[in-house]
Amino acid sequence: MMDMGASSGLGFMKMHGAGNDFVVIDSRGRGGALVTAGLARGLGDRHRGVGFDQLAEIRDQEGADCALDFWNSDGSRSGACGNATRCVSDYLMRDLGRDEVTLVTARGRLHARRREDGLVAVNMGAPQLLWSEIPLARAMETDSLPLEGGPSAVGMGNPHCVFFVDDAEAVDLAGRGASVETDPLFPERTNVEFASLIGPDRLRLRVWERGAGITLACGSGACATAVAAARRGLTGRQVRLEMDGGVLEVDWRDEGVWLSGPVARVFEGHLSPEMMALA
Ligand SMILES: N[C@@H](CCC[C@H](N)C(=O)O)C(=O)O
Repeated sequence: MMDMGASSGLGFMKMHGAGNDFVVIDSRGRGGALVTAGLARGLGDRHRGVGFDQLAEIRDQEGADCALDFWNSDGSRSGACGNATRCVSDYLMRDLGRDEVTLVTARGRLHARRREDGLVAVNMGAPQLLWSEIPLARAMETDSLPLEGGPSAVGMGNPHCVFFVDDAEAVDLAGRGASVETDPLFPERTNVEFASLIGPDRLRLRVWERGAGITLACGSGACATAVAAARRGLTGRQVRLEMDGGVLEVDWRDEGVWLSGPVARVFEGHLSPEMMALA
């Protein structure tokens, strides 16, 4: 179990899944949640804090191995984070000496397991198909993006707007991502995906995350993209998604969308009293 070092400040771990990076705080046994929007923003600052795409806080939960909350680096909350769920599952499985765990998130109860090849897999649940083809062409009509009927909106416990384009490398990810994230079509903002087909079951995927900007990978984004691709008949239901930080695998089954990939633990530390004062 993580050394919470009560005398030397609150402990944390830095982890990542295919380069999607996280600070993990284990608040079990501390009487409830400790993280606030101010602490998340302060810690998320890559110059003055630790830096992360998301912060995951582990809490006690009766009837499950833990509860899990997610914060973006801008201090906003997210209902789902596939890669952080996989990272925390790896930490819990090692801690408990098991190969399976159950976590409760805003999304509901999620089951995770270690595969024989060492990858960590989580069932992210059923996708919510919000719109299959959004009339977002109006928001994008001034540029040359081939929209092919408009993007797909898919909920995985958080919102995703997925564009299929000929060449994901050619997209101005920062410019397009930021403008779609805040389009009035999405009152709670949205994560934004640009995907190109590179094989019958292979997609190149670049992601602009709500509340975090460009990230090297995004688990729920990979799930949303795979679901949208299968719905459009571009791929089957088992897809490899090649992202800037590595490869994620998605398998859309009757019982839910399974997300698999690598996880890594990077370092542990303790927060200073100055940082804790932001909470
Ligand atoms: N990196 C995540 C998704 C993070 C949540 C997102 N930025 C939001 O606000 O919904 C993943 O691996 O799923």
